[in-house]
Amino acid sequence: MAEGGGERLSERIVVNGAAAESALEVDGTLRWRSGGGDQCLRLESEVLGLDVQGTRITVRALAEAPRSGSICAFGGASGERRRVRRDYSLEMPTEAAALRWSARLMNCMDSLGRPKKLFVILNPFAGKKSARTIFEDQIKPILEAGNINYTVVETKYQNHAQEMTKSLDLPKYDGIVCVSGDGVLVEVVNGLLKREDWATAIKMPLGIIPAVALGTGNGMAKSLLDSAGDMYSIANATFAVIRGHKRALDVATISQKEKIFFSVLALIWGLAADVDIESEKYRWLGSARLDIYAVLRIMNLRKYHGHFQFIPAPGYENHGEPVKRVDGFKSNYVLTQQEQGSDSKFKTCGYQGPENSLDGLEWRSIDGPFISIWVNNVPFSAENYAPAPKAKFSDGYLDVVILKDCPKSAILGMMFNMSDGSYVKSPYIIYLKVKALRLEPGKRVGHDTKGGIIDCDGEVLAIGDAAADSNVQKHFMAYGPLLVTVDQGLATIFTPVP
Ligand SMILES: Nc1ncnc2c1ncn2[C@@H]1O[C@H](COP(=O)(O)OP(=O)(O)OP(=O)(O)O)[C@@H](O)[C@H]1O
Repeated sequence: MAEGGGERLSERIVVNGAAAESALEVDGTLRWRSGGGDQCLRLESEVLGLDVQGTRITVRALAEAPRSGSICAFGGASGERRRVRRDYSLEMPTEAAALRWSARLMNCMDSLGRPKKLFVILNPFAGKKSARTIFEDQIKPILEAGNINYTVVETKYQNHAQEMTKSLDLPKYDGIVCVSGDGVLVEVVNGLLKREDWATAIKMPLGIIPAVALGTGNGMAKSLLDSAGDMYSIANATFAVIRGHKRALDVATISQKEKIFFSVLALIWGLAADVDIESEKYRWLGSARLDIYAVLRIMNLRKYHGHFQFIPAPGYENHGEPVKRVDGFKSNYVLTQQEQGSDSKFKTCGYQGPENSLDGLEWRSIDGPFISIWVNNVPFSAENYAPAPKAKFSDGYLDVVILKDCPKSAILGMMFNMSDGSYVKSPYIIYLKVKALRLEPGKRVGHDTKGGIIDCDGEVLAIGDAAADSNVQKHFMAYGPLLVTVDQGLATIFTPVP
């Protein structure tokens, strides 16, 4: 809470041209009564910054707009908080009064601990290549109204954000903000965790501002905004960064032999991955591409052989069958001396996965064929998709949604209940919270050569259909067993607050 000290101040002043009885509370809340009735501006949750010139104080705000009762496009729920950019001009009776009020407002602002200097990574190709325009027209004016000092750098190629983050002089900044889809945020997390000083680096607050208002990606921005009752908007996401509230965020480590990848959103295999990746060629359809391609895929439904093993969270111990041990996997993958010493390509530094051992914990298993397995760290995967409505940002568990046998008509029905996550009530859905999991993806049922796609945080991690994929060598992992563990609250992210 803001704290300006002293007594409540009151004056008869002129607010936006109208005479008003006004008061400035100790916490910086501004109240005034004029012809329009009683009004109020809360410094902590609505004010970006201020200017003082003589007897005039200009308060730059993102004021809360009345909550609409209507349903917004893409499931934007009624009653979500909207904000509008407005300036309030306070004409004080004397310069002494202006000094008293501005000192109070400044003290309150300083006590909020907001970030002062941000490193902004902008993906010019995000969404419909509109990130640059969105930054100039919508984000920059808010950052400047908030007196935020920032350095903005555009990504030039894939993994550029990861490279920049690996060598960034972190103490110079109070946060790293991605103006992008989810992909750049994931690169930043991977970059921080590959540094030698990863343990302190990963505590750097991260921000995500969607580069498109109605995009297909941006599950993290939607999850954060939704958790606070905020409407999914660029203004709200930008203000969440400026206000400087933070929350801890679980990080999942996906390991396969010597390879590790860090995820903060979701790992998917089967129907959802096929839809996400194969529909890329229909990007010109905008966000409708997912729904349209999903219908095509459901009508021509694929199933995959495979095995899924997991350590259940408390309360989920009754799912699946018990397994004695997990062969071929170290429960906590750490490179052995021999691997590190004998082959330089395995030489690595940085975070190697959670330290808490899984030894002795009971593994359970569910065997395929599967239609889809969806492992989630946060509730939303996109603005209008909530695959894991029970997911929490830092509970130390991953929410897994498994679909095995299911009539096509029931899957189509679930699509209508994706935006609020109520599809998980379907009797065909297995919903689990797990501490760790092992996925062994197999071939497509009825096809000896074709496998599926392992999609992690929107990118292809592995693909099991060599004939159809000329890039198969380029994928980071092989289409084979993966171990996924989770480190509770390892990362820190700027978040809106209710
Ligand atoms: N300048 C660039 N050129 C090519 N690829 C890039 C560039 N900048 C970032 N990328 C890559 O593009 C991928 C997608 O980035 P991002 O999520 O920001 O965009 P997006 O268009 O919103 O994607 P999606 O809708 O799939 O989430 C990331 O994995 C990133 O590595």
